[in-house]
Amino acid sequence: MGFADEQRAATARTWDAAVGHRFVDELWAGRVDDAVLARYLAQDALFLDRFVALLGAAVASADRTPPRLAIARQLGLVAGDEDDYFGRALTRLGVTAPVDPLPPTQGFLELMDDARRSGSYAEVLTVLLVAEWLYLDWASRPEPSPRDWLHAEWIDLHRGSAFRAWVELLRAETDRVAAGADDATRDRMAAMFSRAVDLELAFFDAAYQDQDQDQDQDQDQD
Ligand SMILES: Cc1ncc(C[n+]2csc(CCO)c2C)c(N)n1
Repeated sequence: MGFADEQRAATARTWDAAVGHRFVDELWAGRVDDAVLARYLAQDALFLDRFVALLGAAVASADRTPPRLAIARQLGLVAGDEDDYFGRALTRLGVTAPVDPLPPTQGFLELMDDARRSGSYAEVLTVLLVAEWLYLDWASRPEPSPRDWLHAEWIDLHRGSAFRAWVELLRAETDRVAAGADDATRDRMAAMFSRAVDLELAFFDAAYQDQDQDQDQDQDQD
C-alpha cells in the first residue's frame, strides 16, 4: 500500500464521517437549506483563496516538470470555473459581504499557510491531496443528480474523469515523494494529512452551527 492509501486508512473514521456527512446527503438530495449552503459557501470562498496560493506553492516547489505543468493547469481551472460558480451561487443566496472565518476555516487557513511557508513539496502535496481526494470521494456517489444547478454544479465540480485524473496525479506524486523522503518528513506529512481530514469534517459541521445562537447559548462547548 502506498503512503496515501495508508493515511486514508489511518484516518478512515473521520474521513468516512466527512464523506457521509449530513451536508453531503442533503446536497445530493437537493434539500440542503439555503442558509446552510450560504454559510458553507461563504466560508469556502475564504478557503479557496488560500488554496489557490497553495497550488502556487506546489507549482514553485515541484521537483519535476510534468507535475509542475499539471498543477499549473489545474490552478488555471480553479481560478476559472470554480470562481464562476461561486459568483453565481453567492449572488443567488444573497451573500454579498465577505465573512469572517469560522474556527475550522481559520484552522485550514493556518494549515495551508504552514504547508506553503514550509516550501516543502511533500507537505504542500499532502494538504492538496486531502482537500481534493475527500471531495472526489463524496461527489462520486452513484446517485442521480439533484435538479437545482445550485446543488448539481457543486457536485459536478468535484467529479468526472478530469477531476479524477487530477486526484490520481496528486496521489501518485504524494506516494513518490513519501517513498523518497526521510522519516521526519514522512511524519510531518502524516500529521498534515490527519489535521486536514479533521478540518474537512469540522468544516461541514460548521455549516450547521448558527453563529448568532451559539454566541448566546453554548460558547466553546466542545
Ligand atoms: C473545505 C474544502 N475542502 C476541499 C475543497 C475541494 N476543493 C478545493 S479547490 C477545488 C478545486 C479543484 O481543484 C476543490 C475541489 C473545498 N472546495 N473546500
